[in-house]
Amino acid sequence: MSTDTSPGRAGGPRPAGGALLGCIADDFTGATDLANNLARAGLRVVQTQGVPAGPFDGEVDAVVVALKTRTVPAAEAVAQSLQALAWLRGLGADQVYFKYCSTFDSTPAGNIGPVTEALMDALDAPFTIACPAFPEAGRTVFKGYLFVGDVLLHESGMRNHPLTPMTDSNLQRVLQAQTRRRVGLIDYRSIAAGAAAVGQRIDALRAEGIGIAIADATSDADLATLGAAAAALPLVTAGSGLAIGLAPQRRRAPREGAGRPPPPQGRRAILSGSCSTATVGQVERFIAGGGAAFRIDPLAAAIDAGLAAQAIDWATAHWQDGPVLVYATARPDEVRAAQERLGVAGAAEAVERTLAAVARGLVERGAGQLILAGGETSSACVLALEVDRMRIGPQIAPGVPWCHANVPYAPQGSLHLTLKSGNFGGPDFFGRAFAMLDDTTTDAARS
Ligand SMILES: Nc1ncnc2c1ncn2[C@@H]1O[C@H](COP(=O)(O)OP(=O)(O)O)[C@@H](O)[C@H]1O
Ligand SMILES: O=C(O)[C@@H](O)C(=O)COP(=O)(O)O
Repeated sequence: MSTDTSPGRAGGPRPAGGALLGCIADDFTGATDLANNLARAGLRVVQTQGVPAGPFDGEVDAVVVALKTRTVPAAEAVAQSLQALAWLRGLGADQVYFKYCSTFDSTPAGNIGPVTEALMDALDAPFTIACPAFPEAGRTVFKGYLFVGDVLLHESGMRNHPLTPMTDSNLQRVLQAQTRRRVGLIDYRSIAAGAAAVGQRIDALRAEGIGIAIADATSDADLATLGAAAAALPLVTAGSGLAIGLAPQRRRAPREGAGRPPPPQGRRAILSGSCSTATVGQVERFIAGGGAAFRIDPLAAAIDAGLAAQAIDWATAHWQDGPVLVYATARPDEVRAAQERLGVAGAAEAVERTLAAVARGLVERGAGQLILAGGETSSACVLALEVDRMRIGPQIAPGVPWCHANVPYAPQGSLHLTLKSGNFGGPDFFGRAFAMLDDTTTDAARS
């Protein structure tokens, strides 16, 4: 799969075939997740970290702007999203895709509701859909209830999320608490009856004064129906799954084959601040397998400005033997203990600041292959790395691609990195991810 991120002439990316899908993602892992699904569905995608300062160019069908707005105050999330929207419209976006988490990560204060509302106002869009379903990754919506794997959202590990604990699986209720617009439902019966029936349902909901409708989807076929019905909406809001159904509606050029990432260079490191169930398992597996690991204690991170330097020295002393892991990942009781001492935001800030400094230090010292685990964590690290654009490479697991970025200050000038969402990837994700890069080298040597 390929995405074009080539910097170049003034004037911005040129929409292929005259239509541009403008995407705004509320965190960085979510952005690569969306870019990955759009690219797999055959669209040419550019991903930028925030609104770029300078011009760039490329034949593209979609631009994904990655923001770190999931847990900031709602007013700030709205302001940043509107700035991204203005930039995307300036590029010629004819449809906007607001990407949030497939587990609908938010609180009664936002930010899914306030950002959706602000985008609707700015686009003069009377109606939009909300659908976090991503069946390939186990996220399905039925009768407006979100399932994670075989359990309801509030029974999944998300109930213990450090920043956005999800304790209600009824998305109509969750979203209604965050917005003044009335929230309705497009349920599985309309979806099963096809795109025309969904269109009729949308008309009926609008006539009732509904502004936003949660949409059921339990399969990629449902997403295809929804994508067809939503093709003419100026705004859609969703997890990355809807891209699977929407992209075929927008594809103008023939599908491109998967691009091979350049051969990997530099040392291997994993930085993990995710405390989600899947990441906890991945970290435990890595350590149990004898992997070298350095734990960041949030309490130490909050008071010891030298902790990042200590972790960097430790990592560079160990990485000749294999990938090194620097992690704050912890089980819910440990997270709660840290939060009781530092506050929720205080613990998060201490960990994110430290891991971001470690990321920067390791790349400056020769890390060329980096796994970042956790949405907030990845966002903080990528900002510290000053990576402004990424090419999306092959998929490691659903929702998680390898990416490649130019990094002028890195000894090898560029970096392979993957931004792993907390609950994505199998237990051996770390080993599998690096093995894929080894395969790239082997393939390149063969050809
Ligand atoms: N041991 C810990 N105690 C408290 N908070 C932590 C701990 N480790 C990580 N965190 C914070 O928890 C949050 C995890 O969020 P994130 O990185 O988005 O992971 P995920 O993708 O799993 O949601 C981050 O803000 C991180 O700094
Ligand atoms: O939609 C998803 O699940 C992901 O793209 C995502 O946004 C996950 O967020 P984190 O779990 O915070 O990494």
